[in-house]
Amino acid sequence: MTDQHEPEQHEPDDLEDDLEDDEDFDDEFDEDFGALPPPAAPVFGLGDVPDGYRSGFACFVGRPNVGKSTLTNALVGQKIVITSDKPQTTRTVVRGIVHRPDGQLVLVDTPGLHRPRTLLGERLNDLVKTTWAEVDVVAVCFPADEKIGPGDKFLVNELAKVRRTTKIAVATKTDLVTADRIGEHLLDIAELGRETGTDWAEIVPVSSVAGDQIDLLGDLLVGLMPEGPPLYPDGDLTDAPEEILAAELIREAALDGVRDELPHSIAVVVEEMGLREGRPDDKPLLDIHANLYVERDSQKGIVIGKKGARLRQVGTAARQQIEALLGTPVYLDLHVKIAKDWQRDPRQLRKLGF
Ligand SMILES: Nc1nc2c(ncn2[C@@H]2O[C@H](COP(=O)(O)OP(=O)(O)OP(=O)(O)O)[C@@H](O)[C@H]2O)c(=O)[nH]1
Repeated sequence: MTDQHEPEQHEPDDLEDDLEDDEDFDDEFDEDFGALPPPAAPVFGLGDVPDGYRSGFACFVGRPNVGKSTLTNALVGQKIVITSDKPQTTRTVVRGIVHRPDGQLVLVDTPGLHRPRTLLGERLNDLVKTTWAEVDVVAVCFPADEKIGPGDKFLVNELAKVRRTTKIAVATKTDLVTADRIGEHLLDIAELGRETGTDWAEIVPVSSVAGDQIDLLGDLLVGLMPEGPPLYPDGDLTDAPEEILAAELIREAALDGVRDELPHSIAVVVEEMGLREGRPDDKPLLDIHANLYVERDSQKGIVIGKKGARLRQVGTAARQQIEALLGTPVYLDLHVKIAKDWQRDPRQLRKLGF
């Protein structure tokens, strides 16, 4: 972690100045969240790199809510990608890095492909397709508790156009169904492969929640990577900037318990993040100043809650998650602002990092 960040690292397009001048943005509710002691940070050991070591990129794709982010976290062994029960939660490409004695897997988490209704939707779809062509393996996730549907066919047909990339199928959420249903699901996936001209290199049933077959999936994925040295230093779990990870964890906390169109209206930007000066070495404190954007005044009320109760819960939950991830006590300063109809406005999308 760096002590200080250069201003340009967290203020693309002079975000802060723009916001202050912009009457679409408004600021009335601030909340601060204090610090807790840090949990122990995880340690990964790679050792010497043996002959036959493999490394490369894989990405999980699938309809929204099929369990891609949860699977990424299960393989990495730590929460680095936010998950929620609201579809289309994932907006940022965050790479999870799996370190193993025989190889290194860099996992790219993409948004779910869907029929775009907004400019944001179109940009997300473009992002997904670009990623498919760049990775070594694309793993398509099909949740075992749902039948294969038109959305899956659309996606696999689009993926079939990306010829060179190896494709595997993952049957997710197997803990939710019977063995018979898993069997039926695997046959349906094989059939979908035949229909679309997709040659699945593997079809693997897994449960991220029960931890079933996660190691096997890791083995298979590493086996499909090209031979080569590690791509990232030992111990790195993600190359996403810490500001992005913190913003995602705040967004995840804010999504918990909100309904209807509100989940899609929430965006979070970390404006400033750095270790507080003048603290003893053994008692560091990471200051994080973040803005949570919603699209309308009514949404602001929901996010803040009665006398700020909901925002306080969000802040506390987010702070604990960020501390768990970064291993440093955090002081979170969270502000709620309105960015009017930002999902449809190119200028605001750019400001919010899309
Ligand atoms: N029972 C069960 N639930 C799971 C499993 N994997 C994921 N889930 C749940 O399914 C929901 C969606 O999981 P995510 O990992 O956020 O799904 P996603 O595909 O990344 O979703 P998007 O970001 O919207 O594309 C969450 O409520 C998860 O807890 C699993 O193996 N078993």
